[in-house]
Amino acid sequence: MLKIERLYKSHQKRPVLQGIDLEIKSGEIYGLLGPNGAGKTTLINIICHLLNADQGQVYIAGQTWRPQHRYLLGISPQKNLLYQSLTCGEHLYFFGRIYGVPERELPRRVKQCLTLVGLASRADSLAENLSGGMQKRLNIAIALIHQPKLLILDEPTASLDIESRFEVWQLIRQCQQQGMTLLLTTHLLEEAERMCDRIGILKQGKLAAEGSLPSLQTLIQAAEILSIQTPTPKVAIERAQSLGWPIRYYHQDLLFWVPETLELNQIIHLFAGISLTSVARQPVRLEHIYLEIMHGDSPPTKIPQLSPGEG
Ligand SMILES: Nc1ncnc2c1ncn2[C@@H]1O[C@H](COP(=O)(O)OP(=O)(O)OP(=O)(O)O)[C@@H](O)[C@H]1O
Repeated sequence: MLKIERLYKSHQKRPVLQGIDLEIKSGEIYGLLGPNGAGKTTLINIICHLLNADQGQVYIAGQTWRPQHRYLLGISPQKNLLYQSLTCGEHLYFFGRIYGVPERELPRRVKQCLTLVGLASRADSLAENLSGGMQKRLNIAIALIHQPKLLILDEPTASLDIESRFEVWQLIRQCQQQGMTLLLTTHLLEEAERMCDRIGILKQGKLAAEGSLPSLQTLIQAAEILSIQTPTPKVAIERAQSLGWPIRYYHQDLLFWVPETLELNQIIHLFAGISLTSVARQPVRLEHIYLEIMHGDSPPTKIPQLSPGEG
């Protein structure tokens, strides 16, 4: 559905995208992750032809950009673009006409889109009277009015409460079930884990890793992750080192990559003589993969120094 080849883009001589290759298959949900400023929105803007790339190619449905591709793409931008004094229905009529939806088709399409996003009963409500979650869903309905094949959602659930987030997630699934391909950006790793068939992680303008969650999990050579709280981290780290376990210390979280699944009593036995406040075993999650890609084995927080009386 979408193919990007060797894409480069600089903003004011500052490289933002540095050779992106990416392919999104028809019917899949692809999640793009990366820290603030990684270039996610820039990439979306290039796909939508709102920005020109310095180099590289974007193919939509196998073709380089053509004006009719506008009708294949639907975009819901990061910031909702709504007219506060228009109702939900008026928004959809307005954007439907901009996209050239035939006038006789419009009433049915508007109703269909409002129903899909759960706003059928709010057709006559002004945008300014909608909650944040409803405004986001209206924005997605606008992106759907011309029945796009590829729906692009830039941070669709940013700043939404958990209930609204679930509603948007359900809506994304419904769009996929209706045959759409979806590209979404997010900072919520849980969202990417739950929703995306494949995930790409942008780092310093490059796609540092890409794949399904199970394939990304193979980047971490661990059967599980052990998170430990202890008043004597240095000693616990020395013990893990003696066991040959890779160690990560992210902010206040001390993590060990455990190469095999152990019983809790085996773990406690291995840490015998060390005071442990808590021990938590976790499967390898996207959070661990993301942190590893961003920081590798030079973690953002230094491994603690030996405290007096420790060791
Ligand atoms: N029009 C512009 N002119 C100059 N610099 C820009 C412009 N648009 C974006 N940038 C810069 O390009 C970089 C990438 O921005 P972009 O918005 O694509 O990142 P992002 O990954 O979407 O970030 P966020 O997660 O915060 O939305 C940033 O450093 C940003 O300041």
